[in-house]
Amino acid sequence: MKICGITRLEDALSAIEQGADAIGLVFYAASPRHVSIAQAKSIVENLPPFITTVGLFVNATEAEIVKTIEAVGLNLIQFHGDETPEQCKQFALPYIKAIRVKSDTNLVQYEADFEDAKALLLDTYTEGLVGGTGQVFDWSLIPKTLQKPIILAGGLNSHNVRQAVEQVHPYAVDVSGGVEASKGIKDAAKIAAFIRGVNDAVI
Ligand SMILES: O=C(O)c1ccccc1N[C@@H]1O[C@H](COP(=O)(O)O)[C@@H](O)[C@H]1O
Repeated sequence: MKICGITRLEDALSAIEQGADAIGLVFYAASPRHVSIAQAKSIVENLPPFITTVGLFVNATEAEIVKTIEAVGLNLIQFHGDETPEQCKQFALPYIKAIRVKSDTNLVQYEADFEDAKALLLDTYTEGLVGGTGQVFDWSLIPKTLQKPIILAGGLNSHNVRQAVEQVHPYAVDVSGGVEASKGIKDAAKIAAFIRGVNDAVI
């Protein structure tokens, strides 16, 4: 499970203590959860071992991504914009590709196009917005035949995550807004309830 939009070391440590496998750092200037390279570096340097650090980018330049991954010590890139497969695979790190799902999204085609991706992260399509909207999409739009690991995202919280896991059987879940006290600030009690929801799922 990944807790995304971390801006403070204390939130990262609290999420990890409660069982998070990965933390997400948002390098997208328009996001209220945006972190600077220096902020991200100081969080990553103080994490315990065996935690995956994921850098989230939205249509960033190659130079921006290279500079960030070299400076921060990330493990994985999350592309959350309109990046092409060629753009995604040109970096030294493995990547996951976010797909914003709506009724006519062809996930089978995306899976073929992004064959190098370690996983597809499925988020909700919302007109004019790129992600992190807190909106849920219709999980029945996910074909059961997908072969790649699926990371389910989009409006998850402690109230719906159990049903999400039981219905979709994702490889992992990702949450940002659903475990916040305010934009960019996590709520330890909400993280705990979210993780209980995941662990309670019967699959
Ligand atoms: O978190 C953001 O601000 C953000 C900005 C731009 C693109 C993606 C963003 N977050 C990612 O969106 C999904 C769903 O988030 P939520 O749980 O609905 O708030 C998740 O992968 C976040 O990492």
